[in-house]
Amino acid sequence: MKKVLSIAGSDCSGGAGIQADLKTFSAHGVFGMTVIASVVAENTFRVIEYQDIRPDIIEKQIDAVFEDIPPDALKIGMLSCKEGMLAVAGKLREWKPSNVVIDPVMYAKNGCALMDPDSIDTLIAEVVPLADVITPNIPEAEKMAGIRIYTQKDMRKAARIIHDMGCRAVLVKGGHSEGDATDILFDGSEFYSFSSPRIPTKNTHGTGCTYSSAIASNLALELPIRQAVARSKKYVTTAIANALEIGRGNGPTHHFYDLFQHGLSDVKNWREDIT
Ligand SMILES: Nc1ncnc2c1ncn2[C@@H]1O[C@H](COP(=O)(O)OP(=O)(O)OP(=O)(O)O)[C@@H](O)[C@H]1O
Ligand SMILES: Cc1ncc(COP(=O)(O)O)c(N)n1
Repeated sequence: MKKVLSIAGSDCSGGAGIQADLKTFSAHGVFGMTVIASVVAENTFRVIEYQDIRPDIIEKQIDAVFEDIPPDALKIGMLSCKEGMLAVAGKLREWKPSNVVIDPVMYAKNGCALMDPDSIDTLIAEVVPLADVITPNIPEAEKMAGIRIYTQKDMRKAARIIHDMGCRAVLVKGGHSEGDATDILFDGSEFYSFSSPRIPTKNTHGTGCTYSSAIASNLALELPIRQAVARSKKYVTTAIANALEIGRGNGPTHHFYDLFQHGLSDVKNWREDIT
């Protein structure tokens, strides 16, 4: 069985963070492991507070996983501060994992900050170069690239700027735009776009976590990056189409164990374009 690790924050309400990651791993039939970097008191409509795990405890969790069950892929989610970023980056340089997916989480869906804005330089210098795929949403891509994004042309421009920071591929997600939900992948030479019709729902808590965990699972299952993103886009679209009306805010995506048998054919007008 393939093994996949999530290094991220815990969402006690179960829709995002480590909890969404484990549900996604199970749905993909891979063995999920976790390194908790922060404990977040949050729900579908607000973040109350978070406490970061001490950097040496983050490092020891990473050692515990790697010395015993080396993962076939890993994803990094919420790292709120410089100290946590440096701890993770140092350990990854030591253990040299393959198939690293980084979701540079900066805000929760409800707008609450999950990353100290002063850490962005550390994110760019220390964490981004470790990524085989980095998956910023539009506001995150704007912050990292230092440009405003209004069009798909701007998404491509941001992808190029972020690629120059030293990662292998960049996936700028279009969940925060209007019209179709179109994501742009740049692998350093070609752009690929992955698009689905926008689903009219407020229940999108955990979409980014679900997507990056699906990509890590599919890389662990030995798909090349482009195919891993294509299969993961179908997974996240179906998980949004079936999102749960739970809680007072943005309800969570839904993970089916039999999604691949029964769910994916429900995604109408699926498109993948090479541009
Ligand atoms: N309403 C929607 N309908 C269809 N697809 C969507 C919708 N909202 C987001 N997506 C898709 O979900 C995926 C996650 O994108 P999004 O931009 O929402 O990530 P995110 O903001 O990082 O998520 P999160 O806030 O959970 O971290 C992308 O493939 C995006 O295109
Ligand atoms: C621990 C943790 N990690 C990531 C997110 C982002 O997900 P979303 O923007 O969907 O709330 C979150 N809310 N909580």
